[in-house]
Amino acid sequence: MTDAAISIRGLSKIYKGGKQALHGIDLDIPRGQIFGLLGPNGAGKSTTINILAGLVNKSAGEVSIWGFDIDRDPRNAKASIGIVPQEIVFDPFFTPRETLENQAGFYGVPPAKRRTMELLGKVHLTDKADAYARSLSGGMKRRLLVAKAMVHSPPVLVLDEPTAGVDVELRQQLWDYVRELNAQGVTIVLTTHYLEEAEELCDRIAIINHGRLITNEPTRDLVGRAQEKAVEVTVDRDLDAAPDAACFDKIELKGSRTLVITYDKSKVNAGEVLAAVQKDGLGIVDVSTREADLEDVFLSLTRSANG
Ligand SMILES: Nc1ncnc2c1ncn2[C@@H]1O[C@H](COP(=O)(O)OP(=O)(O)OP(=O)(O)O)[C@@H](O)[C@H]1O
Repeated sequence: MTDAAISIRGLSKIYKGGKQALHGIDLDIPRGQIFGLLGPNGAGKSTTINILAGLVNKSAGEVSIWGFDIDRDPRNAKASIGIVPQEIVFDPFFTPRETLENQAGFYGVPPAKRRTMELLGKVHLTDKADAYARSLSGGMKRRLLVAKAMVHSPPVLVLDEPTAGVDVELRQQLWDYVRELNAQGVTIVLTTHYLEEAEELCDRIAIINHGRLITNEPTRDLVGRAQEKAVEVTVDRDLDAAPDAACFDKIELKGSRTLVITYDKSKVNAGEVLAAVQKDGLGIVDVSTREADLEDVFLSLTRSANG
């Protein structure tokens, strides 16, 4: 028995035809978190999620969901998880209300305990309750999928690339709902290609690449590990060329008075960089720094993992 929401040990998957999508993944997803599973295309994210969903059989390893082993206790494991799939699949002739009612029936939720209209309200589809699913926009369909994944009130909700095809406003609403669920105690696992989204939402991030776990750490630490940092410095006079110094990795002159300097923060600090600008008598009028974002970390980590 484990305390993790999801516990994965030695998980491997070899598809028919020989493609090995997962190479012995070990991963614990803590309860109560918003957890991001990131990786480039083909990394093995969907394979992992499909194994959790019971849609793909693993080749080796152990997986438990909310403490229930997916092989020994598949019913409880299934009841503990809701999955929002990447692809939109609905029977086009059912309305959102019917879709949720059918799903609740499928999970054995008795009519008195069903939350159909409450869930439709949460995903802003109340006024579409009786419209045919085929008449919904892409964003509406995706929100209906989220509601559908929650009909049995699972403690873990997994969203596979949930914002693909969802416009900015609806994406925000979707995230508000995800945050609300999380505040109510639901553990959220999401895969996304939008790194800034993972950075904004997730407490913790795991990155997989080529079927291997590259890192699994608090978002804060991951972001802090980006070595490259940029500082924008405005000086007090016009320049013809950017000054040079050993501590700069790169320096560019933007306009005639703004210098964009990139440096390795594991080797020098901002004070040394600014002192190097001032050494020729230049005065500094303004300074702004740009924190490395997840994109930087992600690229450097997946690049080093590629050798
Ligand atoms: N049914 C399948 N049969 C054979 N190979 C597969 C199958 N499904 C996935 N793969 C392969 O397994 C690897 C991992 O794929 P997976 O879909 O898990 O990656 P992903 O990280 O989810 O990527 P994406 O973001 O593109 O969905 C890829 O090389 C893919 O081509």
